[in-house]
Amino acid sequence: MRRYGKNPDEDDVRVRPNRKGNRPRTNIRPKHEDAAEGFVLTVDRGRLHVLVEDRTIVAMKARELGRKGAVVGDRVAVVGDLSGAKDTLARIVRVEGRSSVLRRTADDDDPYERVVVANADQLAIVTALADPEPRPRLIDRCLVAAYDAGLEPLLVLTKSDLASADKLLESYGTLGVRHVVTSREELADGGAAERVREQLTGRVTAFVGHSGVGKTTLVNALVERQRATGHVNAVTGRGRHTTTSALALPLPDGSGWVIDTPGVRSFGLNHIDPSRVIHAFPDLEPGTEGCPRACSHDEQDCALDQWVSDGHADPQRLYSLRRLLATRERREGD
Ligand SMILES: Nc1nc2c(ncn2[C@@H]2O[C@H](COP(=O)(O)OP(=O)(O)OP(=O)(O)O)[C@@H](O)[C@H]2O)c(=O)[nH]1
Ligand SMILES: [Zn+2]
Repeated sequence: MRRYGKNPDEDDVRVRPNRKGNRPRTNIRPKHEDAAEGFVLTVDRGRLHVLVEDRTIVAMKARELGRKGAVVGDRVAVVGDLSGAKDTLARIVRVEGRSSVLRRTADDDDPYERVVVANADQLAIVTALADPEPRPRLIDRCLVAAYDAGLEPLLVLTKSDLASADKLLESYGTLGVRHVVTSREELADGGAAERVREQLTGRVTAFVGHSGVGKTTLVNALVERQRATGHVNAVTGRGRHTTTSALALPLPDGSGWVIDTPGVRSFGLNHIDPSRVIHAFPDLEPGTEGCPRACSHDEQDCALDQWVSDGHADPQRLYSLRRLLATRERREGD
């Protein structure tokens, strides 16, 4: 399974808590050599809930971190009281390099870009096939955010007992996005959780979806076993309903992480860089070499039209890319 260790490019060494205290003491020890490694599970009113070995501890950011914050999914170094006992508070002294960052602006009028989840490698976009009606533009915007962040998208289409998935899947066919379709019946017999879990093994998957699509129902089914043993309740017991943070939940048998994010009404895309989105289209990317500087890829001189008419890529792919890039402009109802 994927390791969540630090970025191999970082030169700081892996450190372990020196509990026995039998290491020689010198004055030239690197700073915070005794720090333990932790994994941020959730953030609640400035307090970070961090998994250290098999304990959940509550920590705050050390002042020396400055403005740099830790978010759910971050690998961090923690010092202080690591017992996890009630009312103890540890300190986060370092945030390790991130392999990915999922950002959003709360909406397009929001000038602040927020990192929502660190180190995820997959984005599960949960959409109901009916009740509420699917919002293709919102799906497209989530796809753009995934491509921008370098996360592999996964479409999870719920409530197939209410409406067929055919039409929606048709419009995502050329994008080659993986998908899972679930129904009420399969939720009840465990089939839904099983098929979604197959797509999550060994990965850190952030789940997004707007209110009412059945995301909570699905996430509960996925992590059922942990909830039943109370392991996760220790983390979620506090402030789950007041927090606006994401929440990391382990899949059974350590087979990956589900990161549940609060319901999205919109997915602001102010921060998106088209060149990072195009990176997810390796068949089109080389064709942009002939583009004018800062090409929007939807203009007269865009070299992609020629690239496609020369037969280097499927015109449907260019159409899909342009459709996605166009969702960056906000419209009523986004
Ligand atoms: N018919 C049908 N209903 C479903 C299905 N999955 C979930 N629901 C229902 O849809 C409603 C919303 O489900 P939730 O899991 O609360 O949805 P959510 O996306 O978490 O929404 P918020 O809690 O508002 O963020 C509930 O009444 C569920 O019972 C499904 O596959 N089919
Ligand atoms: Zn172009």
